[in-house]
Amino acid sequence: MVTVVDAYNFFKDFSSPETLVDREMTDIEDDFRTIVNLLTDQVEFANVIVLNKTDLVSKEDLGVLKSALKKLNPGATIVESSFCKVDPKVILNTGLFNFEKAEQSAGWIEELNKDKHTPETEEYGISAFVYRSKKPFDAERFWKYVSEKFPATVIRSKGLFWLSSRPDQALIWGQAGGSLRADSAGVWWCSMPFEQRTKYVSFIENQQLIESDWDKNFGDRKNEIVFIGQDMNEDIMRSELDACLIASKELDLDNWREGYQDSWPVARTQVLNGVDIKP
Ligand SMILES: Nc1nc2c(ncn2[C@@H]2O[C@H](COP(=O)(O)OP(=O)(O)OP(=O)(O)O)[C@@H](O)[C@H]2O)c(=O)[nH]1
Repeated sequence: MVTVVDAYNFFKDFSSPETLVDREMTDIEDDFRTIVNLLTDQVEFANVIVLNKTDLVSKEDLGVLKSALKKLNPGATIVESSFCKVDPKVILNTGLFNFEKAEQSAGWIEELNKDKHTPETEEYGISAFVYRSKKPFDAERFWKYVSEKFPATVIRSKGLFWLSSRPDQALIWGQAGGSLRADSAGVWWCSMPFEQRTKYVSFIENQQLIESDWDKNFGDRKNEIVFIGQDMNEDIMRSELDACLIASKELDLDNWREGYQDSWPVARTQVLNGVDIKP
């Protein structure tokens, strides 16, 4: 799959709050995707990225953009062009497309799968790190962080998280530019009895992997979010995220599994007789 990136407008579009509806780019009813969602999907899924209008940007801006694209999709071939003059061999009959591979090609997935975070040479300050913890985020503190203090240096962040207010629910964090979203990813395996888990093919197929990361208190619940950005201050971000976690003394040891009300605008998911239900 070939994606053409407009080098001149990329960062402007990336920070734009506009939706596809605003730009009359969709006929789908209730399509509330933002331009930045579409841009990110197309960049992360591509095998070949044609970086066009390079004549309109400085060498420095082009360098930043290329480094950012490489972090968003490390496996893609990036071809620079002006007026889309590219060698047809680079984009036609390349035989590169493979759906399973494309699904896994996003830089954030690659970052998650790395054994250890080995410091790399940062080009133009573009870097990535994974924030991991077993303890949940305190619902109010993490809400305040993402809605009021989320660093503008982060270009893309994505991963799983959980909130002290919703112990059964796995949540997905997804941010690209100015578009921040949290969605339900269903329930954690540990929120149902073992017999119930074994009725799911996805559990049986991945049982070893799931159990290898099992915590004695929290089971498979975890926060695991990849951050990709420019000039991010990793140490400060890590300590700000740590400060959003529930403190051990705040965890009511008898009652933490019950949860409580919070202001996150995501429908709750609970487990009922082995079926995920959305009340
Ligand atoms: N300088 C320069 N101008 C270009 C280049 N490619 C396209 N343009 C011009 O940019 C203008 C808009 O063209 P595009 O951005 O390709 O058009 P588009 O993507 O169909 O239009 P939008 O959906 O509005 O972005 C036209 O006047 C093109 O001639 C390029 O590489 N360099």
